[in-house]
Amino acid sequence: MEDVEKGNTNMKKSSSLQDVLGSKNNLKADSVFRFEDVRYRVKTKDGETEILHGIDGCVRSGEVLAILGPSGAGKTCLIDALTMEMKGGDNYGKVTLNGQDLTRDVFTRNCASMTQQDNHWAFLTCRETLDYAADLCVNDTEEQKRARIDAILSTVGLNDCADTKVGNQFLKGLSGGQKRRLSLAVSLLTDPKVLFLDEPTSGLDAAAAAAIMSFLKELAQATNIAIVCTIHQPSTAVFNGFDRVMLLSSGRVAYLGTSKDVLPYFEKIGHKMPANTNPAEYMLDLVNREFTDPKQVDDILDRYEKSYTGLPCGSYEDDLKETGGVPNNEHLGNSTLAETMTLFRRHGLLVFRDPTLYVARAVMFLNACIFFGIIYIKSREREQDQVFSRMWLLVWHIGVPTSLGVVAVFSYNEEFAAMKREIKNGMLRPFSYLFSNALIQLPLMLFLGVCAVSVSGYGMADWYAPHYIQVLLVYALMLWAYEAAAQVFSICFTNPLIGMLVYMNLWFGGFLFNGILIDEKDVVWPFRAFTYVNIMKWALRAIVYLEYSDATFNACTESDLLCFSNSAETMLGTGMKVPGSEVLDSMGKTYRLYSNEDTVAFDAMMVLVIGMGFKLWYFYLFYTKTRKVKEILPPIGDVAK
Ligand SMILES: Nc1ncnc2c1ncn2[C@@H]1O[C@H](COP(=O)(O)OP(=O)(O)OP(=O)(O)O)[C@@H](O)[C@H]1O
Repeated sequence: MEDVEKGNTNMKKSSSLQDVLGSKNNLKADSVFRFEDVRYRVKTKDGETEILHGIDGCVRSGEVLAILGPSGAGKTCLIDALTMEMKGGDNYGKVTLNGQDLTRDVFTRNCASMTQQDNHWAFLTCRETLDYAADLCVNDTEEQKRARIDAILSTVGLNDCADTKVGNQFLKGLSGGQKRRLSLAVSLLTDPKVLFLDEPTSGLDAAAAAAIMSFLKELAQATNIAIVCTIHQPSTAVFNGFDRVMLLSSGRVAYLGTSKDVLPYFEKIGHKMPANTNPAEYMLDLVNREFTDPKQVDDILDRYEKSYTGLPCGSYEDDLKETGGVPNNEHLGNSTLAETMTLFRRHGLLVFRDPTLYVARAVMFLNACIFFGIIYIKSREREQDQVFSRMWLLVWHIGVPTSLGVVAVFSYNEEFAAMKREIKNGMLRPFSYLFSNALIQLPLMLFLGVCAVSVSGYGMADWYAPHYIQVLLVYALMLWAYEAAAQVFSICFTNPLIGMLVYMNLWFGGFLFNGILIDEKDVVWPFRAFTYVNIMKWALRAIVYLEYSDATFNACTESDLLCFSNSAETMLGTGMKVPGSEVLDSMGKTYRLYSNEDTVAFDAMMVLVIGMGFKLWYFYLFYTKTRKVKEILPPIGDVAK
């Protein structure tokens, strides 16, 4: 409720925004967004089903087109089609901005969409969110950018919580309504000509919803933006404020026109609204198949279709003549380097603030490895009996932290949703994110490596200290390769749980076929492929070699169950220390993986090659998925119905 009150009092008239945008926006040509014969078809087991049956509509700069309809009417399908959102079926129709066909580039440079889901960075404040967004995509001077942000913050009524963190289910922050307004603020930064909002009032109470909707109307007029939004049950005052209203039912139009003409139209076709009724509710009830006679609904839809004589706003050829096509968006666009550096700063800050991706993992690495350090504490003695225990401690140090990479699958999946929206709304290029992410990962993998091996390995288990740096580098490389795999699986599947399961399978395959649990020559094809494409195996062999090769072990004694000596000088009774090279050769008799041959460079190369494979796969998926939009196919009319 507090938020609602703030929303009502703080959502100022948009004049401050107009003042800031004025110099450029006054020059902005009027825009006309038009859609004709929009159809949406999905494949079903019985063939093909048409969900939208040829919808027409248009909206001009400064206007709000509100799409209403009972549940299941097709509002979301329509807005998804107009915003080229990826989803199952195919969209057909003619959709134009200023007479030019809507393509991905036209959309990205001139439109912004706000979905029902707010994808924000939970650990940034409102102002930081806007600062970074402006640094990413606005090419004005610093002073102009700050003035623009201040204007937008006060316009959307977020001044009072400018320094509040956005928050999420774990961190208390902005309320639902404030998050919606922040989404709106970010969309406004790119100075769109058309703004799409799917249920901007969802999850808000009546007063907050009314405040948002009347704000949108003022915003459209003050900034000359065309707004298309879907809405559930607006109040009478909000409804009367809409410039154009589209009423949908069963994927067809029941009414399209001004809000003041709605009641006379329905009265003319025999549906007079009773006194003291909310017109929006009345209309929705009239066309709601679930609670009204379906024959009446069909009759209303048929009557509209019969009386329809074309859109009340000319044709797309007129739009082109009138507006001169789609102008360049002067505010938008920075170099890839500038975007990369901004993202590096933003995600660098998030690494420290948001514990989920790295900090929590660092703590888990430390704790898990210390646990194994305690369990295998006797392996710190360089006795013959402890040779295999030392190796098993290394195995756990490699196996357990890499399994925790599963957390990254979940985090990257969430991050991907936010990045996808920013890229689609024209805020940055996909490669800027990929470069900045690659840059951030390098020091972080080293840091995670330090957390994993330092205390438990070199502190508690007395690993061979002169090779600390080499071990750390191989270890960080291994973590990097697993991280790349986690990134692939985070965006391969929409549902992060599937990605997590696939990651765990990869990890389990790595553990099972790393040469310790089963001899690789005993593994049948095609599973034997996993003994080659196995990050863990190559990393383990390199790290074991670095740990053992230059160290020495105590001489064999009568009480030792095993003796890792293979020369007469160090055999039982000589009392000579056993060099690591001999121990490695002896270990090779049990595990084919080990030998006294130095293969560290080769092993590291193998990890690098596998990691690069995952990384390139991830780059490809990220690039194609963030650039992919649902193309609108040419109109098909009623022929294929
Ligand atoms: N891929 C699909 N396959 C089959 N039916 C679909 C598919 N996508 C949407 N529909 C159906 O299309 C109709 C319109 O769905 P849509 O989500 O657009 O409704 P809506 O008006 O936004 O409803 P609500 O207000 O409840 O969100 C629904 O009956 C829905 O079940």
